Formats: sequence, structure tokens, C-alpha cells
Amino acid sequence: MIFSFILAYLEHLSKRWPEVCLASFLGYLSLRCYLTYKTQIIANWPIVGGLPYLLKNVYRLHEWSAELSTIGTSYLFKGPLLGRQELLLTCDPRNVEYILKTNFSNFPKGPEYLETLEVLGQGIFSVDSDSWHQQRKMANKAFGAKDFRSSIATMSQKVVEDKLLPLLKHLQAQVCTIDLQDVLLRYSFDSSCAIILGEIPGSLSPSLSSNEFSQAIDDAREVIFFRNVMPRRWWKLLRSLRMGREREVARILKTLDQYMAHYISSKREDLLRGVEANDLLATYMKFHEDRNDMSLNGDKFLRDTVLNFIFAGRDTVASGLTMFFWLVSKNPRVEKKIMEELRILHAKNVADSSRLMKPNEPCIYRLEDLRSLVYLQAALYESMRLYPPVPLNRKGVLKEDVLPDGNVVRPGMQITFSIYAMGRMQSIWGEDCLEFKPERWFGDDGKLLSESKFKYFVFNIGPRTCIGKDMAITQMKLAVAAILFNFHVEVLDGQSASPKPSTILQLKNGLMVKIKHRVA
Ligand code: HEM
Repeated sequence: MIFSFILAYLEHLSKRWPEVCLASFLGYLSLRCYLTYKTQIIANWPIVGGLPYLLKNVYRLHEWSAELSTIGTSYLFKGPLLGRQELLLTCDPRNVEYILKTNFSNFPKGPEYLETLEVLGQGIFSVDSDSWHQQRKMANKAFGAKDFRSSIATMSQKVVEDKLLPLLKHLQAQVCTIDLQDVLLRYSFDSSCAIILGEIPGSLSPSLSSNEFSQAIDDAREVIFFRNVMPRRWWKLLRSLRMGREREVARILKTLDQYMAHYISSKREDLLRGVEANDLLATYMKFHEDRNDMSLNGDKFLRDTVLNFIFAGRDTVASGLTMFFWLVSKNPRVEKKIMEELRILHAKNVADSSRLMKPNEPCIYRLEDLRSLVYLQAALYESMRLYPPVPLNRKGVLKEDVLPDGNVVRPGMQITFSIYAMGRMQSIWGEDCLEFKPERWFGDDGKLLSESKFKYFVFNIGPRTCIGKDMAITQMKLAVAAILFNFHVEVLDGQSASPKPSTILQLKNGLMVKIKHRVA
């Protein structure tokens, strides 16, 4: 009796106020979803899919990815109904190896992802298939060129010696608190530009003034991140309306184009005047000077190529260094062992009369010293395991395929894997996976193990493996050895290592330190 009365009343309401009824129904559904799913780390709600979870966690994306890895190694995430996109989140190392290496050709970056990299043009990083093959071949040739390889070490050493150490000496004398993350970003920017363009932009000057080119790279990265976390249709709509972050794109492109045009034309003039140059830009120009194919030698090709290398190298090296200093500050035992290694080498160099080392000048390490710094190398690998500079990777799917864990992937789907989560998985690294232990990188014979012995995806694996790995390790070792030997980096208490949401791992609030004199 009461039931039929309620039904009749509802029928009456829905006829008189259909909007109110629809709104109440949706409200009821949302409340039910909220109460059902509120304690879950992730779920696919009706209509909106997993978007509420993404929005809720976007500010702590990498920590969230590590939490997801504790409930399962793969999860099929569904986007909102409008433009529904399926995304397989995985941190199963078998899947990642299959995607990056075993069946590489079936998993290109794909048009959806490449669109988000618009500012990078058509460089090695932002193309697939034939164009990528061709560019990779050229890049392998450039990175294999003897003159270019030796200029990597010479230029990095020059930036450490002439720019980084004098700045740190100045900051030590000022006795002030500084953001080490910012200083290291300046170092990797100056050092990358020196190696790639043959010019040091001077961002390590004592005034620590801002640099327009470097700022445009930061802004471009933010746009790329934004496009990667927003549903595709949403950011495209914002782009057509020139709203939000998308409003910035034209200005960023203009700045990047202006700087690139300047560097390319002045390098061309230098080479015509017979100036000797072995930087990457000059190496590419020399490769192609006898070719008439303008698509390989034109300014647009050079602009995209060189910009891609600066993008790939600048933030990654700074990120690796920042997290290294953070971890070392929390692990004095490791710092002591690195210092022992550095002091033994220093004593050897002082005894070597050809090195002409003066007792009161800051100690500089050279390329030939780096090979013997094995504990330092292990500590760098280990810190990038816990804090990989590129924490996420994304791939598309060409043909339907079954991944090693049984998940079926189809064209149109996206696959994202978290290198951050995989670096912290007990099933890969053992019970002490969260400890910073460079010792895990040594075999029973005391020799440094190669990273291929581990499920270590920090530099990618397979055909698209990072081409700048050796360059990065050289830049990092030279900087760490010079900083630690000459200064004591005092990391201020009360800071946390929360990464900011970005395509490159960076600390949300920087790394505040005091630079002090190192007492021998
Ligand atoms: C610690 C420093 C670095 C780390 C952790 C790192 C990591 C990576 C990763 C994960 C990828 C694959 C990205 C993807 O497929 O989307 C990559 C690709 C690449 N890296 Fe690095 N990288 C570092 C430094 C550098 C440096 C210094 C350079 C040279 C300037 C460089 C040049 C490249 C290039 C050109 C690619 C694209 C390769 C291709 O697609 O064939 N990287 N790197």
C-alpha cells in the first residue's frame, strides 16, 4: 500500500519536474559511487571512469603509482564516457620488457602521445617509425664520433671548473640558504648547452638571474605534462579556445624558435669561418654539409634535433643529481664511503707530477679519473632506482597483442608504466627495496654489476634506449666528485622528498641547503 503510494508520487514528480528528478537520481548515483569506492586507491566509476581518482591524485602522481603497484601489477583505467580512452597502467617488469624490447615494433609512442610533444617538433624524441629509425641512425653516428665524445668530458669539466665551483665558493662565503635543485638545474642547463650548442649560457653566474631560454623549456614541460594527464579532447578544446596552459604554447614556441635560430645561424657562420667546433650541433652540420637533402640539413631539422637533445638532457641530469644529494644527506655512511674513494684518488693525483695540482685550489676530477669511481657510480644508479628522473613512460598499440601477464591490448589503447613504482617493488628488489644501498650493485667478486643484470628501466631498454646515458653519467660524476670533495652540503632539516607532478622527477619545494667548507 505505502509502496504503491510512493511510486505514484514519484511518477507525479517526474512528470512535473523531470529535471529535479534527473538531478536527484544522478546525485544518488554519485553518492553511492562515492560511498562504495571512497576507500579504494583506484576504480572505474560509471560515466566518469577513473578520472576522479586521477584528479584526486594528480598532485602526487608518482607516489600514487607506487601505491597502485601494491594492489596489483596491472590495472585497466577507463577515461570518462565522452571520448572514452582505455589506459593500461602496468608495472609488471615482464610486460615492460616485452613492450620496450621483445615486441618493440608493436608499441610505438603513437599519435596521441606524440601530439602532446608538439613543442619538440619532429625530433628523435617526438617521432615514430621511419623518421625515428633515420634519426636514431644519425644520432648513433654522432654519439659515436670520437671528437664529440671527447668534447663531452672537456665541456662538462669546463663548466664544473669555471662556473659551478666558483659559484659554490661564492655561496659558501655568503653563508646563505640556497635551493640546490635550482643550482643543479643551472649546472645541467649550462653543461648541456656547452656540449650540444658549444656555448655556455651563463646561468651559473653569482647573480643567479633567470634565463629566458631555460624558462621556455620549463614552461614547455608543464604544457607537455598537462596534456598527458588531461583527456585528449579536453586539452584540444582548451587549445582551440586558447585557454589555460594552452594559451602559453604560441609564446613558448616563439621563444624556443628564436633561440634555436640564433644558435644555428651563428654556428653556421663559425664553421664557414673555419672555427673548430666539436659540439653536437657542429657534428650534425658537418655530417650533412656534403648532402643536398634539406630535410636533413635544413634549419627546421637542426632546430628539432638539437632542441630534443637539450630537452632530453637538461632536466634528467639535474633531477638525478638533486635526488642523489637528498639521499646522501640521509645516509652519512654512504657519503663516508664516497669520500674515501675520492680521497684515495686525490692522493694518487697529487702524487702524479703530470697533474700539477696546487694544494690550495679546489680539486677537479677529470674524465680519466671517473672510471675508478665505482662506488660513486653504484650510488648514482641506486639513487636513480629510487628516484628515476623519468618516472613514467607511455606507449601506444599497433596491433592486438597479449602481454606476458595475460592482459590483452588493442589498437587505440594507451599503456603507461611507472618506473618510479618498479624501482620500489619488493618482488624486484627484495625486502630492503626502500633502502638506499649502493652495495646491491656489486657482485660477490666485488665488481660493479651492469644494470642489465637488474630490472632497471631508468634509461629505458631496447631500441629506444637512452642515447645520452654515458654523457649523463659523465656530467653527474664530474659534478658530484667536485662538489663533495670541496664542500659540505648541509641539507636543512624538516624537508620532505615529495616529487612534484611532472614528466621529470623534481622536488615540489626544492632542496634547501647550506654550502659549507669541507673539513678534511
Ligand atoms: C640521468 C639522466 C638521464 C636519464 C635517466 C634518461 C632517461 C631516458 C629515458 C627513460 C628515455 C626513454 C624516453 C621515452 O622513450 O619516452 C630516454 C631517451 C632519450 N634520451 Fe635520455 N636520459 C638521461 C639523460 C640524457 C642525456 C644527457 C641525453 C643527451 C643529451 C639524453 C638523450 C636521450 C635521447 C635523444 C632519447 C630518445 C632516444 C630515442 O627515442 O631513440 N638523455 N632517456
